[in-house]
Amino acid sequence: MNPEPSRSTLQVGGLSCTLGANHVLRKLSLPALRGGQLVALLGRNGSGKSTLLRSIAGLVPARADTLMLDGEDLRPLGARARAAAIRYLPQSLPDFVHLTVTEAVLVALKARAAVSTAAAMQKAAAVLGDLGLEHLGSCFLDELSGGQKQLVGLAQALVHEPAVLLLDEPLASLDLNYQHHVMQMLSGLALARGLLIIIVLHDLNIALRYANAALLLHDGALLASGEPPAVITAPHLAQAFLVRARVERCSQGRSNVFVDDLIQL
Ligand SMILES: Nc1ncnc2c1ncn2[C@@H]1O[C@H](COP(=O)(O)OP(=O)(O)OP(=O)(O)O)[C@@H](O)[C@H]1O
Repeated sequence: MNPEPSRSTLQVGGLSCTLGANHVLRKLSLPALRGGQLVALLGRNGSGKSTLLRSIAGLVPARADTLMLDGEDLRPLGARARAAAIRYLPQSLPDFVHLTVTEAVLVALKARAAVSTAAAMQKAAAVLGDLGLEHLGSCFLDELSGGQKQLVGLAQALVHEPAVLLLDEPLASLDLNYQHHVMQMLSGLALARGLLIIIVLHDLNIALRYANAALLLHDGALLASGEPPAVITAPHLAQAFLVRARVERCSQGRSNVFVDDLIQL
């Protein structure tokens, strides 16, 4: 029998972040998040989702009463030190240089870890296999589609085997098949490796189907948290997204959101 993977705990309390003149996050506290969870981070445009992920990764100046991973205070650590355990995949990736897919994953791994070339090749091949990208290994990055590039970014984050993975809309440019493929893979990885994944999603039906926890942001504060069906409810959707919606079970027993109308203020 495989040993139980070790599970990290991330604690966030009283987190505030001001960018320019915008008070983006206001004393935000989250329930303790554990390894093994696939957490959907939800909220309308501008509600503070990316800023929350970037604050945890140490990429924006933020103040917090508590910001801890496994009892270690993250606040004194800069982004580089936090990156040993916490990987952040941004919404849009920087322009890639002229490398093949395999080289890009190897470069990402070797930039951070002292690892032999043989071991690095093995890790890169495994992660590309997990993502169904093995056929693209020798393609150059500048020959890939937007969605394929996004997947390479995900491979670069995964190859580090972090304790916490922060994903900012990784499904945004993926086709229907790849959206479900990636979510199945992430849900399997969270469970098998005890990885904590926080993923920004705009597709609430994907969140209902794959996430085992959800955080709903509204104006830089937490409006609701818990199991996705307890968070994705008609009253919460009305408040957070200004839509009149129903959440109904389909013939397969899965919950789906149907939007009937917009709420005019
Ligand atoms: N560098 C910045 N300077 C000033 N304000 C900023 C900066 N970056 C973000 N903001 C503001 O912070 C707020 C939250 O932005 P953020 O990107 O965190 O939202 P989001 O929920 O991720 O949105 P989306 O779903 O559109 O990606 C927005 O009002 C945005 O204009």
